[in-house]
Amino acid sequence: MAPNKRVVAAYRAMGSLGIDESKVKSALKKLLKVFDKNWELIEAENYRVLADAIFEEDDNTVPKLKKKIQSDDVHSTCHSLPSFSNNQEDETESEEAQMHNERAQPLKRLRLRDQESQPLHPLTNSATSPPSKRPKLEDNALHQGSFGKKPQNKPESSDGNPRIEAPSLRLPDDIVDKGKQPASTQVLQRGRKLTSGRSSPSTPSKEPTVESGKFLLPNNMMPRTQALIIPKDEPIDEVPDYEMPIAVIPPEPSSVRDSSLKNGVAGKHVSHVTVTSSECRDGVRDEDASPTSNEEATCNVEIASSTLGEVKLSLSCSSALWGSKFHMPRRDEIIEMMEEKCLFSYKIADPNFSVMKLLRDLCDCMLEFGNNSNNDPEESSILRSNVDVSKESQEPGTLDVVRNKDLDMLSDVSNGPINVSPSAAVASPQSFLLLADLNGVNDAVLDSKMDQTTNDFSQCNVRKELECPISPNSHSLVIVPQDQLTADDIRSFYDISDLTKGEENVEIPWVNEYTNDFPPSFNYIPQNLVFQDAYVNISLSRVGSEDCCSTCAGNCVLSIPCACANKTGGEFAYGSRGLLKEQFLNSCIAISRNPQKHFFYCKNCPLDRIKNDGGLEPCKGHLKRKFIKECWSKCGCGKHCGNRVIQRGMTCKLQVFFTSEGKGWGLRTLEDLPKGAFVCEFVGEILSIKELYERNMKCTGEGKHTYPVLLDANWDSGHVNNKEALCLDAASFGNIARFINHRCFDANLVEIPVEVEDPGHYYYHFAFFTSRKISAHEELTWDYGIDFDDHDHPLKLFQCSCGSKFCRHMKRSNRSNISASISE
Ligand SMILES: C[S@@+](CC[C@H](N)C(=O)[O-])C[C@H]1O[C@@H](n2cnc3c(N)ncnc32)[C@H](O)[C@@H]1O
Repeated sequence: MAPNKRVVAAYRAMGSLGIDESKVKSALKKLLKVFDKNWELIEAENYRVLADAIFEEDDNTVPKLKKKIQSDDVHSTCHSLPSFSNNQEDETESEEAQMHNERAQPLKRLRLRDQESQPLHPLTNSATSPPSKRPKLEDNALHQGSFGKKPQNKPESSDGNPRIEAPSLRLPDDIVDKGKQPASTQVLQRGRKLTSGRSSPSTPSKEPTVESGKFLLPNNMMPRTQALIIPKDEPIDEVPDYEMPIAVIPPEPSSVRDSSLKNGVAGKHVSHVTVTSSECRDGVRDEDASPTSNEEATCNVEIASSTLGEVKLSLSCSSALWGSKFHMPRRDEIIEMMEEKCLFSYKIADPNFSVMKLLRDLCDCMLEFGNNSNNDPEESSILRSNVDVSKESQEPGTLDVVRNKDLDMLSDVSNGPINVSPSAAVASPQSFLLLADLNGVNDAVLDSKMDQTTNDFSQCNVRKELECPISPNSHSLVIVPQDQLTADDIRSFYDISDLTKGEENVEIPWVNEYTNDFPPSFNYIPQNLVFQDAYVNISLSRVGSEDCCSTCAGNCVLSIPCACANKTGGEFAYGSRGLLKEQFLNSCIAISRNPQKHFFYCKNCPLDRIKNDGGLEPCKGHLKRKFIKECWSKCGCGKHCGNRVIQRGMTCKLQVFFTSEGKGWGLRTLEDLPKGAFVCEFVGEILSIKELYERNMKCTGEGKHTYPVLLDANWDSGHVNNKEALCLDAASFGNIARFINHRCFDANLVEIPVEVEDPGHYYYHFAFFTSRKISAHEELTWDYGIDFDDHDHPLKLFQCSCGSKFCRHMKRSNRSNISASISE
């Protein structure tokens, strides 16, 4: 009887996974019965079900199975093949017989020859197939000991199971792009410890475990083929016992090069040394220290250092030991407690001592030591090694130390990174720019917080990396030849902790949790600046006595309303706490939300005039807005007067971030904001409408633009000449408001014109106030007032993804869909 091709193929597939032939038959037989001989099901996903069944049998009925296989082996030699029969049993028997036959043939193992080109293991899970708990092994090198030596004996696990010999599989270069990535074997080691039921404590494993005091193999000593792959959506708490070098394997350089930074910049990787908490006390490696497994599971200190001069310290705690009330402590709390510990436990009484300084010194030592040793000449060309101590973003609670010698930033923002400038200035060739990940540990911890069902922080960490191998939050440090960076990139890098470049009262950091893009480059200006032709007539002589309160003193808001309150109906727009009064604010919101009711139409619209089309089109209308009038230089009050809010500048803690909804960058608050609070002004170049028109003509379509703001609130006052018809353009020069995205109708900011210097309202400030309470981390939005139906709009309109249920663009799409379906 000719061998059943399907049986042969099944054997081959299992053989290629290193599964012993003796195990295949029994499982295959069972499956044929269970699946009623439906080979498709068995063959699906490269015999995944079969492999799983074999593993199951291995786990549950090893002795029994062993016996059975042995007896089958004996039996098979004298088994006579049954004749063809329609009887199902017989058919099964027949196939069984073929199995025996097939097994008897010299089955040449393919060793995944044809799978080498496939990045995925044949057992890789998919949503449709039965889940396998077993992580997949990809590499026979896993059996090799440290430094790539193959162990002499085939090791047995403590439960007596024969080890599964993993076939040789070289990882394709693009493996990381397929959702997999080399993972820390340390994690696996921990994972195994957590599956306590699998190995008997009385039969200690012979394999090398991650003992305390053992340094791990630096990644650059790991042959590439020794990587262990964990499918991203598989739990990693049940790991077969494999003898393997324990090392943290960072992503392959190719993965970084392929997809991380713009400009196709080549990446370099750090070598990691991972030690458990008890080992790294005082930075001394203690070979003999043997913390309990509990300790190992509890805390972990990772020191990542590259041969290129970066040092990164990560402290992590296992979530397995978190109580139900666990909360991530604040950075300050940890530091404070640590300093107390240093004082009382270690008797460090020096008033100059601080934990931050200690961490900084650690980096200094690394740098000093590194620079004194005979290192690769490439190392000496390192320009930067950033020290970014204790970054606190949305999820405070970790310390992240990365050193950069050349960044001379000294700042302390409660919601941003604390950058500690190094004590020693380093003169080095300016040939490289090191981009250090400033987020890594925080985000890993964030991830572990979110996933408390997994018992180990590192698991989450690894999973995070697997999900997004090129995540900006990965541990990678990337050396970028400076000549490959654009000036914009370099500028953005410098501005990482403060996009305002120190121009505002507050620092405004940026973060990109999704891509490797930098924020767009622009010149930060805290106040509007005239570009060229715009006529901004700011002169004291224009401010009449009715426009100022020269006799006031102190804080006008606390006294009886002065002349400056006249323009807001005899009452100040601001209350005593600096917030807009409810009534005033509500009427401004109403105007923004129902603009049609408040439109005026100019007889001779500047917008139409500049088009040089002879004013063929009538004015499309401008919004008549309510003004806030602030006290100014001619007033008698002081700078701290309650009626000078926007002129004192921004005070909110804000952050520029990359949005997840395809809106590009956005602005969010890092603190709760009350209703009626001033957030920021829209600042840009002051252009005449004519200049704007000319700019728009030059920069057609996809050009660099933000939506300019028309200062058209007084265009109903009579004839407004071209140079007095103004607008603000923040595309090249602007402030943080250029990042505020649009939201239809129910935006959380409302824009209000503010008169400060110009009582004529040709020029005024365009300020954003909160239209409601806003919670920390909410994106700030305002309604650009865009008419998505306006096909004449000078700028290319975007596809709105504001998410508002009142979205005008969505309505428009719906409308077109509806009309399309009607016309069909
Ligand atoms: C003033 S900028 C805002 C900042 C901008 N997101 C960025 O990345 O620089 C306006 C641009 O942001 C994008 N944008 C703003 N609001 C949006 C929305 N609701 N949906 C989609 N894109 C939006 C559009 O590309 C628009 O041209």
